[in-house]
Amino acid sequence: MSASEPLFLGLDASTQALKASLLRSDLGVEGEAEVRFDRDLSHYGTKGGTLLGEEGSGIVYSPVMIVVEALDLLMERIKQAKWPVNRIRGISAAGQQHASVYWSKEAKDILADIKTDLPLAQQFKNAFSRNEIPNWQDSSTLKECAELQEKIGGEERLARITGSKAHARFTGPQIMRFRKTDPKAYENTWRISLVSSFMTTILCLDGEVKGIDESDACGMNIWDMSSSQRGWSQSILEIIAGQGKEGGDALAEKLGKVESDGGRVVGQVGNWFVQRYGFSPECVVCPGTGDNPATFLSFTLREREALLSLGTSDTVLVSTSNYNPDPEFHAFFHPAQIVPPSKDDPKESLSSSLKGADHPMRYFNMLVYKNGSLAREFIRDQYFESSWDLFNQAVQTRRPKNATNLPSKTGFWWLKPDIIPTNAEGVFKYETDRSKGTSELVKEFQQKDENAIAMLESQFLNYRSRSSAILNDEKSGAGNKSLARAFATGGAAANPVICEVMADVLGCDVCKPVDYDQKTKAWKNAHFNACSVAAAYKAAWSFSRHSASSSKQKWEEYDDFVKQAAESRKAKREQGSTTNTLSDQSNFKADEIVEEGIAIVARPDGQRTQAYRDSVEWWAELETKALQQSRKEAKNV
Ligand SMILES: Nc1ncnc2c1ncn2[C@@H]1O[C@H](COP(=O)(O)OP(=O)(O)O)[C@@H](O)[C@H]1O
Ligand SMILES: O=C(CO)[C@@H](O)[C@H](O)COP(=O)(O)O
Repeated sequence: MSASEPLFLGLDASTQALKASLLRSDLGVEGEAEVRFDRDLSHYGTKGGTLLGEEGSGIVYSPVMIVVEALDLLMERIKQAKWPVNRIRGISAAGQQHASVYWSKEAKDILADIKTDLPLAQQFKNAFSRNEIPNWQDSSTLKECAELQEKIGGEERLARITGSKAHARFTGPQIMRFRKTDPKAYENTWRISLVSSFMTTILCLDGEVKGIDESDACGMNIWDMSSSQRGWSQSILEIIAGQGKEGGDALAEKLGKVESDGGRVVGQVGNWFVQRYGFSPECVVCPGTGDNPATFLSFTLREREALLSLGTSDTVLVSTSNYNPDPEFHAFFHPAQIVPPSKDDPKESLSSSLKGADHPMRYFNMLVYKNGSLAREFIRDQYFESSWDLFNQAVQTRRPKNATNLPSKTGFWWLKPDIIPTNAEGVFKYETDRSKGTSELVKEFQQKDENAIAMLESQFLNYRSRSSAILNDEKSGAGNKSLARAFATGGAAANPVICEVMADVLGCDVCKPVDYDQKTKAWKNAHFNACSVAAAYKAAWSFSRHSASSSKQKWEEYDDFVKQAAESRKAKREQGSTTNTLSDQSNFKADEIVEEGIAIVARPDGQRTQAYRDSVEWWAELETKALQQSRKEAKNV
């Protein structure tokens, strides 16, 4: 890398940590740093990055100052690591979705007068009208969700307008509850940000609260995605805040404008970063987005491709060119789409006008499961001495042997009330006698080591059947389209056996990012944080468009930009090698590298995939039974 090459920084303000990735202009990863909340800022007393309200209240939150203090600490760590921050030309942030930050009226003056000789935490103490950021795991707003849905005309209608039915963690119901429970603090709220736009504001520190990114706005239950004049839905604003000047209109002002071009430059990095840490004043900042939309940008997904992010929660992100809202999942605008100026009015762009009804829009659909790693860890700890190796061994011995060897045991581990199916709670295991066609609810499987395979199959059959429903654009899941390829990220994607079961059940290749090691001339698994890496991709795309000389470059599509960067990495790699680059020491064989930096880590076994294809209906029927059982038990409590 040349000493003058521009660099790009991506931040990820997630539930448990603030992470940073530093990238070159060819989008190769140079370094990573992080601040883990529980470990590094233990004086806040968080567990898993959050604090809980009173028992039974469903309240889950994080202290707003933890994020500010984490940024102070992250900057110190970056300084200690001697990152050449003066070469950073673009920054962008990602933040946990739905979570909101409430600025006080004093914040206006604080933001306008940041002292470069003091840490941010010392200056932001009075900047908030609410000390808490409601976390995505919060479920304290069920009443507000019911009220919102009832007043708007049902869950289908709300999903049609905003891309999702009412969800406890979504910002709209959260604001509604805050206004009710603490009207004074609500009144003292100058502006409301999402974590992503809060981060963007802090990166610029130019006196302005930066606009909310449109893809992230889709996770609020307030943004009207359905009409050509996208905007805050007036009727929803009024349900949340009441009618008139002090109600819906005032809330619209608190929420502010929305950035529909995720690559627009919204400011320069703040003087605080320049004076205190040596950033260049030329470094641009583009809108931050939600952690899932950002992670979605770490690959350029084509039709029928999905990203499975197996972190604390599991999320399945499916790229689509249709607006496909459904109460079972979420619809979002693609986080990096641009609408070039129209021929009639070449100066106008969507970023200022929010128009573009005649331009094909891009979307993605998202499925979210609370009981992802949480449930896998539970099985590992309960039956396999907390060892992933023992867990994996059991899976290997219990996988179907051939196409007729259909699974006969499955289960549902809803340890926390889940999002899909809504509020499903409890653990339910079933054994099926295939010869009789009967299934029985059991307390425990005959062989305890069957739990691991039963759980993985159940999770992936779930993702298979619901992603097919998205692809086939109908609720029943009927239709014959299934995923063509899946990309895996997140902690559990490091487990090769989990990836193999995923490939068998989904019936498609599973891919992951890989890095080329010039020393050993081999492709290795890449262990970077997809979310902050993709935030840096977005910053680089923004900078490239911002500094472009031709109009064509200014409107360069995100996917083209990322693919070009991959080409440039490939050219560098090929120049750096004289002989066979994929030597015998490779972790991956040549035919497993499907694109520059992307390898197939698991291929489906035809026989097993057949067995799973024939099991989808069986599994779905048992899920319905388990859900009925869960509702019955909840009533009896
Ligand atoms: N070898 C493994 N097999 C299965 N799961 C794993 C393995 N290693 C880590 N994990 C899971 O990854 C999870 C953390 O993933 P991560 O993507 O870092 O989460 P987040 O971004 O939500 O903080 C942990 O909960 C852990 O259970
Ligand atoms: O609520 C959702 C998505 O709707 C969660 O996926 C959060 O966005 C998770 O954030 P992290 O746990 O990755 O910080």
